[in-house]
Amino acid sequence: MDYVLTTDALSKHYGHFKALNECTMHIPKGAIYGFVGKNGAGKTTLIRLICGLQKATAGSYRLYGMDSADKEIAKARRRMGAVVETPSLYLDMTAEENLKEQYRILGLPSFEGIPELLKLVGLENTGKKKAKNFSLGMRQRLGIAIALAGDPDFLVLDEPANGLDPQGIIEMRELILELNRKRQITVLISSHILDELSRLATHYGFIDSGHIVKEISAQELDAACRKCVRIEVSDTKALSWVLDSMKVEYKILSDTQADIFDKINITELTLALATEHCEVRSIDEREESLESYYVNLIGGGEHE
Ligand SMILES: Nc1ncnc2c1ncn2[C@@H]1O[C@H](COP(=O)(O)OP(=O)(O)OP(=O)(O)O)[C@@H](O)[C@H]1O
Repeated sequence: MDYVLTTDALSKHYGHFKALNECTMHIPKGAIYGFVGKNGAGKTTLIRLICGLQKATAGSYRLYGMDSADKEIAKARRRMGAVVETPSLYLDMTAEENLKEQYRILGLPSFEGIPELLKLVGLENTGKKKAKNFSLGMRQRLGIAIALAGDPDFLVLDEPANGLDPQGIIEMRELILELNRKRQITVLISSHILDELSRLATHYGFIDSGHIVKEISAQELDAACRKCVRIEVSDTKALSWVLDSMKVEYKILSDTQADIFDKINITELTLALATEHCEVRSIDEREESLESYYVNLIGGGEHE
């Protein structure tokens, strides 16, 4: 697989405290990578390291195949745009002026791309309004426009939906999907809003105490979170026999419990089991959400 970013045992220590502890992650090209973890798990620290805002204590990363120790790493970073924590905007300037300023900083030869960029993030009609009078959602979108100024193909967003109202969240989601699908931009999003993330992410990395606990694709996660019916019976051997004859997919969990993955007619199943002298004790519909997957993986405790 082609990766935009891989980290290898990347660590950041503050004295004895390990904010990032041998963090190893892999972001495939074209992915929307959901970076999930509790408050203080190390998400922003990792983002700051890869953006070159802080130096790692140990470990390394590769960005577009270039090693972090390479003198030319800044060149690879030009292919990356980021909004870390709150977007840094000039509050006394309009959206257009903010973008012009960024174009100047990047040394871009003309302002030609600015109207298209403003349209892309839905700020084309903000005219003379200054950024200080923007809503939080508008500020976030302007932050993204600024991050997109150098035409990067990797976008890093630290909690982009934080504090947004439902409409702002929808607009942010649509923008991220458009950037990913239409412009083939790989996106790394750190987020606490698991339900929102599950509408976007193609891959997930779960981080806890500075360490990646699990990386999984959305497809694998869907399979792990499959909807099923959990059935408790007096004898799963008889259940197996009946389900086989009904050509139904299932998994035996114990002598008395099984998960059934296909849609089944409960009455038909109960009657068939009765003829095998097998008693049905309970039937439960289950669907593991991203949230319960996360809680099982990382444990409960304090998280938003
Ligand atoms: N300059 C610093 N000195 C000491 N500790 C720090 C410093 N910066 C961050 N930390 C600690 O490192 C840990 C990881 O912080 P980080 O901001 O990366 O977490 P996070 O996963 O982004 O959390 P959140 O979702 O709350 O932003 C936290 O416990 C934080 O207090």
